[in-house]
Amino acid sequence: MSNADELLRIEGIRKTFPGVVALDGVDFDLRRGEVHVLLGENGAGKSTLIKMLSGAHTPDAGRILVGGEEVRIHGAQDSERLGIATIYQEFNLVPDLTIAENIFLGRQPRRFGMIDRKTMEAEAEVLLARVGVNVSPRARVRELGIARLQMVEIAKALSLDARVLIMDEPTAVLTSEEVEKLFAIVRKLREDGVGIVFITHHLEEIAALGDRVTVIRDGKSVGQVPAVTPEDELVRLMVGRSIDQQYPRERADAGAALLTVEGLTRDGVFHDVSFQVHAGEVVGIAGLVGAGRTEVVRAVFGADPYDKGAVKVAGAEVRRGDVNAAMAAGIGLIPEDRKGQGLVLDASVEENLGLVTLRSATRAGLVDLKGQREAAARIADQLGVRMAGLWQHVRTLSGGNQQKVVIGKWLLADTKVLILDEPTRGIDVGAKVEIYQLINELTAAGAAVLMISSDLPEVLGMSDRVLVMAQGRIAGELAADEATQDAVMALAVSNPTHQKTETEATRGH
Ligand SMILES: Nc1ncnc2c1ncn2[C@@H]1O[C@H](COP(=O)(O)OP(=O)(O)OP(=O)(O)O)[C@@H](O)[C@H]1O
Repeated sequence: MSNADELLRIEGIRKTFPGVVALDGVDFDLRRGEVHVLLGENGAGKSTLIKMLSGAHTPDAGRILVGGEEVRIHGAQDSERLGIATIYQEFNLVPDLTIAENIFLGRQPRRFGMIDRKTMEAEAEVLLARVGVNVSPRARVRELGIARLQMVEIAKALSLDARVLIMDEPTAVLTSEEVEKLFAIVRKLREDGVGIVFITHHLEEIAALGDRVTVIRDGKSVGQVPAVTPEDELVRLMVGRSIDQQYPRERADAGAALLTVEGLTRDGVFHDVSFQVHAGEVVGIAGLVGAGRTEVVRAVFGADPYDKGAVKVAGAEVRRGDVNAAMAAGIGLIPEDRKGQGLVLDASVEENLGLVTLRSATRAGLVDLKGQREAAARIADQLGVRMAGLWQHVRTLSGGNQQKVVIGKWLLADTKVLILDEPTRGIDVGAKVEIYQLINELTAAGAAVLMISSDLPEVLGMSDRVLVMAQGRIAGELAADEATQDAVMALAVSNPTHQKTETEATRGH
């Protein structure tokens, strides 16, 4: 490599927040035409590091060099001027503006003092074609799905002629097909000489896309290795120990049916959904995005209404559309959208962990604060929540640690039927195993667990039985030993309106 290939260099960067050393001497460098993966546990400091480059934070110590020159990045404009574009998980787009307006926000081409829409839209169209998005530049951003929003962000970065593109967990919210599309575009950008910083918790993406990996642990860079490094070695670098078993499901004895869902129908959304989950059992629900999985479990939890059917816990019918009734019956839901539905961001870790238990405790007329604190401390420790203390506001936790708090909250609550919707999205590999172990403990204690996940290996690895949904219906059910990726996918793309014949046909193969 010649020096001319070096786009970016970071030396000994340090950053502290009250009570937390987020970065404690990180070194990193990025070359032209490479995908450099940043790998680390939840709270290791990945987001903080990239915020030094986007100008959202300034370092306390250390140096940043761009093209060999030391620079100071004090805000988004500095970053933009240096050719650095960052795509966060929460996109930075204005929903009510068009795609073209978003791409050229604040720097629209002008003609005779007026915004030149024609030129702007024509240029946007070229950029959209480069990222493979076939949609009008006049479409409003509000109308786009997540994958397309991401592509608009990339198009915007291209329009700024970014030489450094930073992507913070871009695949966390994408379907596998969308991931492939994203990879194709990232590879094309790499060929064009762009340097890409890529954060992911999906280890299999590293070899598929990456060139080099920098591993960060506790705010320090602990190693730089080629992307072809075996996964177990990456894990060892990242968590400081090896993980023998990625899916440590220990089957419990299945008891009586705890959750019974009968003919649940919400017109136009899901139809005639029936299944049971027994005490001690983990039932997975697989399916493509849009198959109606989240809608069904929200209805079971009382968060959404339904038109027909019944939900029963231990044989007793639960009032429909009533979350309090569902919770009183012992149903808990860890939602997919955890920030929106699962957390009070300006409350402490302890308060958030106590939210569910507090409710039952105060109903009895008494709050056991000491017990609550001890329980909170125990679960936070078990899940490895990285925080300055139980008093820390959840808003300032890393993304993955916020997830752990929501999950911990429900694990602390005394739920008979726990529903998890995408439980490990954004969670590092070490913490995933801890969550699986807690699921084992729950089922050993007689709880019933219903788990939605788009991560097929996770569904297959942790479920005793797998239900597959397609087009709002249950397309089929597979026992753990017959549930393979192929069998699940065949059902997921089937047309369950003709359920019997289709299911039998696909199973026969
Ligand atoms: N504004 C802030 N105030 C206090 N602490 C903060 C703030 N921002 C980040 N931190 C702390 O800095 C540490 C590093 O967080 P960071 O978000 O960089 O982790 P991460 O590696 O991106 O994790 P994840 O994989 O969970 O996204 C965490 O302990 C976090 O709580």
